[in-house]
Amino acid sequence: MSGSLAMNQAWGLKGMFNATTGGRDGAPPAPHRPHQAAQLGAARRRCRAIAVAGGKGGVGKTTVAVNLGMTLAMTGRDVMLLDADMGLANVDVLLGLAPSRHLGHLLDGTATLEELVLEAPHGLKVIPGGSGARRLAQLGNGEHAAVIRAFDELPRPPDYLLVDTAAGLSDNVAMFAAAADDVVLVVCDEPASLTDAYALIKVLSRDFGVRRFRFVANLVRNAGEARALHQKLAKVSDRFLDVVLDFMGFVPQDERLRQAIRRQSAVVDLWPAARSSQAFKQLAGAVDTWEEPARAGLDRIAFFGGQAVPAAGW
Ligand SMILES: Nc1ncnc2c1ncn2[C@@H]1O[C@H](COP(=O)(O)OP(=O)(O)OP(=O)(O)O)[C@@H](O)[C@H]1O
Repeated sequence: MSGSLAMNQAWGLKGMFNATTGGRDGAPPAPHRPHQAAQLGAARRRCRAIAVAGGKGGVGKTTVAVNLGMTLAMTGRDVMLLDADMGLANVDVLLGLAPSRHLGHLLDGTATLEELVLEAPHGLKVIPGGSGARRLAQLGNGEHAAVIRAFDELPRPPDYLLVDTAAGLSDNVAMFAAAADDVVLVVCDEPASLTDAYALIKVLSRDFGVRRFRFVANLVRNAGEARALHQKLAKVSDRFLDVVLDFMGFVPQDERLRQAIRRQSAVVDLWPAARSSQAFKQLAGAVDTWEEPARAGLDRIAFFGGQAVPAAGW
């Protein structure tokens, strides 16, 4: 398998905000169509879990998770967003929600998953992390997979479960990434962001068996920066020969998005025509065409479960 970055041909100026689909293997993937499967009566036994990670803090992981999730919800998908950022769990604050219970109650067994769910606009369902997200630090091997499995076991599993993970590379991020079907890496055009993304890919692929990563380039100021950033990502990609790296698309730096955050809302809800909202629409379109996942993660987590993330060497 080559190490090049799977990309839209027209990724340049014209395609600056074009999301891309498919891996680098060439063959077009069979699209993932949750609702079609439901309509056909096919048994949907589980959700598609997408871990959103980023390495460096402040690159817009939570912003991407919230807006991508809400955009998918706006297109009729059943979406849950788990706030698993044990550093700074603030999805509820971002969306102006007021949780009385949070993830910690689930982990302690004092609340069921259903009891934690908060409704955000457009039917997006949020499982708040709150102070309970810190409890994630106590989870052991395999327990992250069990958290994801709890969503599979809901009477009606969502089409998509987005897991907003913490900044940095902790066992927690690694375990959620390994247990999920997909790993979305949010990056921006800063050396530390690219170095951290490189480190994440290295450790997650080497020690946790993650074989595919999907980049979202956030905070892009102009087409020139987009082009440069893509070239840098392609260079990162060249260094991983046995890992599939897809490029999902760009999200522009957008004042509207900042204003929405100040109003405790998602930009895609307040200003669907904003530049960033359009970008999230394209990203959501890409997600909906991903091929069916193998959920290797649940087995993989058992297989790689004995390993901790090495503190040195990345
Ligand atoms: N596309 C964008 N346009 C403008 N501002 C943005 C954009 N994306 C993110 N931001 C700004 O960056 C800030 C940090 O974003 P966010 O909280 O999503 O980052 P994060 O990676 O989740 O951070 P953490 O490291 O705390 O988990 C936001 O509050 C917002 O002001």
